Amino acid sequence: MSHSEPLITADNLGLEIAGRQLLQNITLELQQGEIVTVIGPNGAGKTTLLRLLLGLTKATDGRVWRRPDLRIGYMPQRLQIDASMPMSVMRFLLLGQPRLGAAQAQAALRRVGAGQLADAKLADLSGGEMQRVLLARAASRKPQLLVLDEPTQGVDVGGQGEVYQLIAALRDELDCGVLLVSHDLHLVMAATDRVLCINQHICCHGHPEQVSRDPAYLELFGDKVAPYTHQHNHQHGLSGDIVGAQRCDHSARQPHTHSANQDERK
Ligand SMILES: Nc1ncnc2c1ncn2[C@@H]1O[C@H](COP(=O)(O)OP(=O)(O)OP(=O)(O)O)[C@@H](O)[C@H]1O
Repeated sequence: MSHSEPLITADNLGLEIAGRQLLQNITLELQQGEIVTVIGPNGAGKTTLLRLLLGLTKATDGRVWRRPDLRIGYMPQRLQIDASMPMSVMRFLLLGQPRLGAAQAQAALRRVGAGQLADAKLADLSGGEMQRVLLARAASRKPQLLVLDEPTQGVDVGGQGEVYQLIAALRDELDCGVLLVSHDLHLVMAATDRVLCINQHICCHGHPEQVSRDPAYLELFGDKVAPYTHQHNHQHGLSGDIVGAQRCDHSARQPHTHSANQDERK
């Protein structure tokens, strides 16, 4: 299989539910071996975008293409099962993964520094331990694409950088693509090849340093030191909705391709 074929391509994706435009004009490409981080404020549509890309929600506009038989490891933002169920971590890892053996599950736990948690009850885990277990589960089937929704939720500040280093190491080991959602660009910068900053639409995208200086990013994340120069002709309300009739046109700025990114990756 050619490495230049993307894992996922999204072309002008949009989603409208009950007359509300949750996402529009999202175009992106994700290659094998690449870490792409989606950032944006609460309600920006980050989780919704992941769900569209995974095929869990159907777009009302545009197209998603996934490499045929793509093996995906998905770490959702919220656990779908009741964490208070009397279930061990090992049982949780094996749940719904008939091809995964106990030895593989144990190895996946060890890999994320959670080997000692195999017999622990899910309900007893701390927030940070739970995130590691979810990461182990997502990585256990040796995915070609890891999709991680806020992987450091509940992890203390000191441990957050460690989790991102772990994700970068997993990318190297599995040679997989990684699509992750984060609130904090500065935290993920070192472990990210490309950033997509969204708020219903793509506000800006590119290499992390580039995005961190982009006025559209600074506007969203409130860096008051930087001068405001972006031609943003609308504002976003608290819920993230676009306030005012006009929209800014980011469609001319297309995400660049992986070959350039890979070359530039340190
Ligand atoms: N099935 C749905 N029906 C209607 N509205 C929805 C649906 N799914 C999501 N939304 C709305 O879409 C918006 C985006 O939600 P989403 O969870 O994608 O945001 P997010 O960027 O991941 O937010 P957060 O950072 O808070 O996790 C929210 O206002 C949410 O209420």
